[in-house]
Amino acid sequence: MEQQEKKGFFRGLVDKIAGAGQPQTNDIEPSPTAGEPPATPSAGAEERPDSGPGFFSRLKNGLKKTKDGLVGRIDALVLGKKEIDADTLEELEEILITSDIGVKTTVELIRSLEQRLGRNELKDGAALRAALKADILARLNAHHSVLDTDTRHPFVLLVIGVNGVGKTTTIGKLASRFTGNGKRVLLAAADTFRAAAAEQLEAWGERSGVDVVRHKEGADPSAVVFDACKAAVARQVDILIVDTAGRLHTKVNLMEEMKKIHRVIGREIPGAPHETLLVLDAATGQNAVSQARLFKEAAGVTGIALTKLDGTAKGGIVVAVSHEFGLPVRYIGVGEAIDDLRDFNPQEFTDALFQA
Ligand SMILES: Nc1nc2c(ncn2[C@@H]2O[C@H](COP(=O)(O)OP(=O)(O)OP(=O)(O)O)[C@@H](O)[C@H]2O)c(=O)[nH]1
Repeated sequence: MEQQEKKGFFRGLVDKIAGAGQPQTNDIEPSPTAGEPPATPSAGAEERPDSGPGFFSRLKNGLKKTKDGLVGRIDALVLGKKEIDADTLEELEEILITSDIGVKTTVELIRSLEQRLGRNELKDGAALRAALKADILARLNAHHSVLDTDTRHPFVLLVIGVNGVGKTTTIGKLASRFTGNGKRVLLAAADTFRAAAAEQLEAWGERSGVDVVRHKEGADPSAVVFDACKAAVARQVDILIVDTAGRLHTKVNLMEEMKKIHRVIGREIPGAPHETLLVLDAATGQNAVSQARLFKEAAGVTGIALTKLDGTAKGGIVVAVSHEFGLPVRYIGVGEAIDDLRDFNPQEFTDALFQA
């Protein structure tokens, strides 16, 4: 009876929201892991090779919690099942929704499976599992594109997001990867709001031999950006990465500042920023979805980096942010080490989740 009520609740929720998109909230709470991040990169952040046979298994390890929470529960439901019926799909629906895949995407996935069931394509649990994986992969592929920084010189990468999501760490990891590929990189410390932000960025810059343009704490971020754009052109760097504040006195201030930074960059380097990368902490689940909505509308986001996938069972959020907002997930963070930022690859991601 209890189970029946629960199922009814999810069915009701889905019916209510189907076609209406996600519930609208505007909160942009900082990441729960926010706080004063270390002034220097994490002590455990040892450099490791960026590829090799262990690479896929490291991704799998990084996604272990999501795999256990999402695919582990799906397997417990479907594997060994000789017959799939509407009740199975209803239980699957509940698993998907509680795994942060998002209501809109869950509704689509279940409808697709219902159609397959109607066509007699879902003969057993294994067939259902394979169909679900293919449907998730198709949705991830629909919005996927790799960030190509070779198209412009300098390529300006503006990095935004609320405090504590991992912006500075992501920039440090990107600087290391770009310099490793022979690119000349410059960093701009436009987070002048938080005391240690520029020092933290400098610490990351030092690790890759990359300069940082910075002003004093409390300076106008747009002035930093102006100087950084001038320097990037004068020094003929390949990529300028701009770090921004994740917290200001009000949300409105934050959005206005993002717009101003955008304008200054565009005035100095026509067509720039070439990418506005929104960093989201996967562990914040639906709050990350709210942030994506808000920043997409206010700051012209063109791509997403999803961090801290290693520490959460909420990895389904990758599907939600990409599919619900039509934004490409460019990078995923699966640990604190310098090489724990990976190009997002839908095939690799779904393989890592679904492979036994
Ligand atoms: N486990 C894990 N930790 C991460 C990842 N990315 C970042 N972190 C950690 O998240 C914490 C916050 O990272 P920061 O880079 O300082 O976050 P920020 O968004 O720049 O924060 P503010 O400067 O306050 O705006 C640090 O302890 C990082 O080591 C990741 O992919 N996995």
